[in-house]
Amino acid sequence: MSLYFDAAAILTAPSAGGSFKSRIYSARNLRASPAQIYALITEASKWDRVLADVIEKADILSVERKLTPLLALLLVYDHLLSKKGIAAPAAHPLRQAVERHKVRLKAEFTKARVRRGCATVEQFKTAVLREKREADGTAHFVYPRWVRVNNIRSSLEKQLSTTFADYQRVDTLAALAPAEDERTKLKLLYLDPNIPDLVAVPFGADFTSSPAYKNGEIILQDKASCFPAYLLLGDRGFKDAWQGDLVDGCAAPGNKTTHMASLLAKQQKQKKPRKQIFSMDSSKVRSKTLQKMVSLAGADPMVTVLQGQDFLALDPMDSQFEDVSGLLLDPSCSGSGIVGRDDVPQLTLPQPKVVKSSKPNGKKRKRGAEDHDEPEESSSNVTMGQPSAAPSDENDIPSGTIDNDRLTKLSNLQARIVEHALSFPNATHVTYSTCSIHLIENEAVVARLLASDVAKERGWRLLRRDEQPEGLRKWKHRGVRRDRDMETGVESEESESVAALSEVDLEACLRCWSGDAEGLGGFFVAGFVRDSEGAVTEPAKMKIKSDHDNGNAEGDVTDESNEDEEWDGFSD
Ligand SMILES: C[S@@+](CC[C@H](N)C(=O)[O-])C[C@H]1O[C@@H](n2cnc3c(N)ncnc32)[C@H](O)[C@@H]1O
Repeated sequence: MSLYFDAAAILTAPSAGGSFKSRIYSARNLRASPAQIYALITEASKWDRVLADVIEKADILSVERKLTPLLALLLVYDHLLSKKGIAAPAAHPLRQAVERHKVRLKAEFTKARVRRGCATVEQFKTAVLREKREADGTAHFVYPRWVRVNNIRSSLEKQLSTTFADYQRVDTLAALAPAEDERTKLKLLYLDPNIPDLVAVPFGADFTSSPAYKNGEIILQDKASCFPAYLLLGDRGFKDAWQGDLVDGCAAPGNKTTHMASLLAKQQKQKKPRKQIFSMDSSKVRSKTLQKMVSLAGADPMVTVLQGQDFLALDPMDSQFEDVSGLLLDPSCSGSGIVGRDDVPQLTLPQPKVVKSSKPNGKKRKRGAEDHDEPEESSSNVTMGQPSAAPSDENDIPSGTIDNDRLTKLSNLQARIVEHALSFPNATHVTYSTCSIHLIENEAVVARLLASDVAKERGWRLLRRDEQPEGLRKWKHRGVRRDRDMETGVESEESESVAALSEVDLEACLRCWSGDAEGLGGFFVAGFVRDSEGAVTEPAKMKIKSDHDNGNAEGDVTDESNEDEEWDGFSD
């Protein structure tokens, strides 16, 4: 069974470059043989669309809670297409989870073959490969490799004349997608128009051996992930540089913390850096990566890392936070916006159904109990042993069925975390972001926050589009009132939740979607600002204090907090 877990770990691991094959062969901590893992992934990826469809139609993910979409795809590939079947003992629960549905799976697979007019599996394979090649023609240009220049150690100008000296500038993202045979040879570079110091290069570019990457002069960070720090710190210059302290409350592996530090360094070019950012993560394991990232980026003089610190347990009234004026919150989320990356085969995964039922058989899913042999939260770092976090490291791919109960729990926790941020007495700017596409985790959380007591009492509102930093003002994808139908890209009239936000507030929210020409996954960010700066009003102060004393920032989610400990979303 380790074969499937190892393959899943490889596919979800940080991807800082190198050929896919060499990364498998150089990976540590694998139990199965690299040759077997490589064969499984490459063969399964040829059939991904068909298998995803078969798994969805057989509807096994909503009953087999131990199966993640990725594990299901790999196991069903071996079950249906490899001579020896699933490489695990017959009694293994995951093997049984697939084989219990062998009749449905076989029937759906046969239907898929017949639909394509194929008499044999060989013919079917040829047809499937042709379909995949056609689909790939568009898939590749959409996902370039994004590279952010770190102003603490370098500058865009310096990198353009060193690391990217022999790169040819192109005017569009689409131009980064040359024909398949040229893809890895051409050195093309696109300067991003929305985020300062961000460039895109073809997805196969490898920086692992470049001095700039090893020294932390460049950081591999997705474009969408750069929105929050830029929205918070804006286009300030030397004269109006950010003055107060900053908090990154959910910070590991550290991309947004180091981005904040880079923006500060640029604004304060001449000044001696001072400790200005408190950066924390409740996970001790992930905090170690955070600390490594901060050091690699040269941000130690600016960042205090609070390892294993729960943001909700910070006392906003503590004197060490009295100068905190900006907070960035990027809490755990469903990860539903995450897409595959770079030279790792792009797998189309079966979509878990969003179901209404909450607790199958009355049992709750427990991490560490039921899931003891799933890849560990941190396995992606451990497996590849990269010196810094890569884009795919910020979150994991969704596992299991994302049902409405889970989304509700996540959104409660997200709202609690941001509400806590709004209660810092001298805070004037807060950003909230997720890599989820679900309205309930995004616009609906924002609407709840705007309606909260602390927001009303302290005068928090959204940072309007016309007030946003120039690059983000130009960004055209804005908040939605209803969940989108992902196939048509249109807001669904059937969507159960409707965001109670004004048109101006929807315009203030920024969205990214996968599958369009922007080259990003799904992402959401909104900025909160406070007009009435200064001291907290007395009633608000008392409310904040009593909430804190009760260990609760929002009354109606008290009961959720224990449950949140059991399953708190995708976070690496
Ligand atoms: C989406 S990830 C953050 C990614 C990070 N902002 C970056 O850009 O690299 C969410 C993180 O929040 C952490 N987290 C969740 N709840 C938390 C809490 N109450 N306090 C502190 N950290 C928390 C998780 O451990 C996880 O590492």
